Amino acid sequence: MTAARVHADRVGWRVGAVPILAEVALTAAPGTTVGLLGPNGSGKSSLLRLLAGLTRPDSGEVLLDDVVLGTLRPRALARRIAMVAQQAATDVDMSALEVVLLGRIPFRPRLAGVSAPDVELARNALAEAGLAGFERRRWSSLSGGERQRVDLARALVQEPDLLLLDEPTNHLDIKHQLELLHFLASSPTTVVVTLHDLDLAAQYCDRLVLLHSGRVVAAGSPAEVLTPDRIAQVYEVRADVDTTPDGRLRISYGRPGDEATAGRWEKAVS
Ligand SMILES: Nc1ncnc2c1ncn2[C@@H]1O[C@H](COP(=O)(O)OP(=O)(O)OP(=O)(O)O)[C@@H](O)[C@H]1O
Repeated sequence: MTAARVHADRVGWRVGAVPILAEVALTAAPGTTVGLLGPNGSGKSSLLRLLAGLTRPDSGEVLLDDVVLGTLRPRALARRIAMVAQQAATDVDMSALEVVLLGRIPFRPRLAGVSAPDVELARNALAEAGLAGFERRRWSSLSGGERQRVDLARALVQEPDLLLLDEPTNHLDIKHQLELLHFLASSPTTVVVTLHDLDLAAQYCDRLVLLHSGRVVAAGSPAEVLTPDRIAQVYEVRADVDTTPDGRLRISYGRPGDEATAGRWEKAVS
């Protein structure tokens, strides 16, 4: 895999008259892992779709290595950008291997069949996703977490320069969450990933971008973005942010009604 730089330059996107994203700036340097954070409905999936070229911004533009995304043809885009969406289709009647092989379509000459190297790539990607031996399993028979990992393998066989993932950990048990995030963080490709778990985002992402109501409210290192006051303002929860001896952020949350942190929280959200 190689790595691209992706840059959203003050992008805006609306549905009818309703602004969903406004003046959003985001840069992911080649090879870095950028975590996209924000509460439900803050615009994370919408922004990922703009970065993938699946939706065109109404204002601003997205650049992939300084080329405006909208000028690239779909096949060229599919050769460079892979996206793992939040809800993969549930009604397909294909084997796991066939689903993964979909990722090779952009590289195949038109009308050509599946090649032996493609099958080899697909098998390796399944193994990399921890699903060796699942090649013949029907998609419909897979658990939510297994589907999520097949979908990741489908993205990996695209050998993308930019990998976009929308809550890729939401069906995964903790072992597979940690393995996936470690894999993304050590991957040479550029990654933009939406996450709800702030602790894991802080541990594995080089930079974070925090969205609130379709706008970027903070961007920078995990320590710069994840301050207790900002977590309180954006997520409306009380949080303590500590640094462990090995320099990692650790976030713990106050329970509603918890006296110890209530005063500070009320001050932060008021
Ligand atoms: N096609 C659409 N038509 C109307 N509203 C939309 C459309 N797409 C997104 N929205 C709205 O835009 C807002 C942002 O949605 P989006 O899915 O980007 O949020 P999100 O941050 O990914 O949320 P979540 O954490 O719940 O997945 C939401 O209020 C959503 O209802």
